[in-house]
Amino acid sequence: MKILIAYASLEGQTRKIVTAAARALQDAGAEVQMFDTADKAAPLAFDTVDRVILAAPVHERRHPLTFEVFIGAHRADLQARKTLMLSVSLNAAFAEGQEEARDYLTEMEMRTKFAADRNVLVAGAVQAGSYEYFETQILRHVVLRDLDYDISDGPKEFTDWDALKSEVAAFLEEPVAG
Ligand SMILES: Cc1cc2nc3c(=O)[nH]c(=O)nc-3n(C[C@H](O)[C@H](O)[C@H](O)COP(=O)(O)O)c2cc1C
Repeated sequence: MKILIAYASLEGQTRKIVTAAARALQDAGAEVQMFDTADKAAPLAFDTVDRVILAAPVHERRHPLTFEVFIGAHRADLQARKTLMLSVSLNAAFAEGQEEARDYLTEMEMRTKFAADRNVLVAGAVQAGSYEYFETQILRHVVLRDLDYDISDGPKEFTDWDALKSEVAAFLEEPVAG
């Protein structure tokens, strides 16, 4: 089975997540093609693709524009295949952030007029120390405001790698029909 992983990543955590997903798929015998939606020059053919994993982070309540444009441009190709969406955010790391993390996805579905067959809210990472002043302020006062983590605690990876691999395996094992 050939799986296309189309992703965006602004700071590297989603790239790390799709790299782990690709390894898990390859270990299970699948063929994987990676496509960075920011790389508009790269060739992309859907003909031989059986299933698609979409993955993108949330920055200021939205998934990257290049990613939404990719979905809009390939909506018919995506609808014709089984799809899994990995939405990466910090809210996904906290019980009290689940509703907001789900809202980011719903808003993207409304804008792109596309909803994946399966959706997983994946916890991202805080790269404290590498942010500009503006980014630090957004994280501290907007994103992490009501969440149980302070950016001055330093960098932290919230991603649950075992849970991610289980989700990817479940997607691969879904029956072809239905
Ligand atoms: C400037 C900025 C804005 C962010 N906005 C949000 C947000 O609105 N909601 C959220 O849950 N996470 C937010 N995050 C957290 C990112 O989703 C998280 O750091 C993720 O791991 C980034 O993935 P990437 O490294 O692939 O870009 C934000 C991060 C930054 C730096």
